[in-house]
Amino acid sequence: MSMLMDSIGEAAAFEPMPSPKITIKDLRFYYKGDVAALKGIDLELAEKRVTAFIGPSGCGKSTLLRVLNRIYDLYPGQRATGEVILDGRNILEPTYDLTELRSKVGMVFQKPTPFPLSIYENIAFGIRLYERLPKSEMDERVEWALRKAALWDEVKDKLKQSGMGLSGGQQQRLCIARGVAVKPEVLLLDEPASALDPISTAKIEQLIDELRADYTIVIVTHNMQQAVRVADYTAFMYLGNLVEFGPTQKLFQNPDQQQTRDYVTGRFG
Ligand SMILES: Nc1ncnc2c1ncn2[C@@H]1O[C@H](COP(=O)(O)OP(=O)(O)OP(=O)(O)O)[C@@H](O)[C@H]1O
Repeated sequence: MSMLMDSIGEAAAFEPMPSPKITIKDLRFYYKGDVAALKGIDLELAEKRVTAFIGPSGCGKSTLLRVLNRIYDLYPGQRATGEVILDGRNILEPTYDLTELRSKVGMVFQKPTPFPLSIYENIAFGIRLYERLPKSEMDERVEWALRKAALWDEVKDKLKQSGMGLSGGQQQRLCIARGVAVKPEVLLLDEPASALDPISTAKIEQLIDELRADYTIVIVTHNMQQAVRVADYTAFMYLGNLVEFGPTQKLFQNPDQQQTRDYVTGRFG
């Protein structure tokens, strides 16, 4: 474990926490009624760093991620209280423009979800929701996004073919390309590699490593080794609470809480 951490965790362990891109204050979330799935979360997500959410099944990792782009708004009855401040503004305010939010905060889901469209259109479709680009600029943007997602070389000769015809790993990179194509500032990844083979997983992790220079990335993962490999900071959650947050290396090697220690050493969960 320690060798794995040399490259990633080390920098974060010694740097002062960079300024937060997102500040979460006393966040509570309810799927229905008064049962809270998140019970008062306070957390800062550092700008242009990777933060991982870890914890046993049902602890609220995906719920917390889904609040960050208000995707829960699509489901009547679900509600959040508290504050999620992105660049100085609380995104939970009903007046916050959702189109603007979704252009700033992109999301990639656990299962690859390409549209039943060509590879090119999978990317262009999302861009058109926010921008009108002339054809030549659209072509450039599509290529740029596919290159960012390390997929260009594999698909450049078949852009008109269906995105559904790609392998699972390629589909997931296509979804990441779709996510970055609109140039968001924050990228939310919900277990992006859990449905993938080890080689595709390694490609996704390498991609995250490259994207960290330009984006604030938040990743939910079940895989603790993955958190160690990709995340500068890690948040450990349990039963809707944030138990501990810190530089990944510290959280895994020298956590403050016994509960964290038990989890990261595999004693429960
Ligand atoms: N659609 C829903 N309706 C009602 N309760 C839900 C819904 N989705 C999740 N929950 C509940 O909210 C809590 C947190 O779930 P969440 O999916 O965020 O956990 P998680 O940590 O992401 O779990 P996993 O690792 O299994 O994906 C759980 O108690 C879960 O049962």
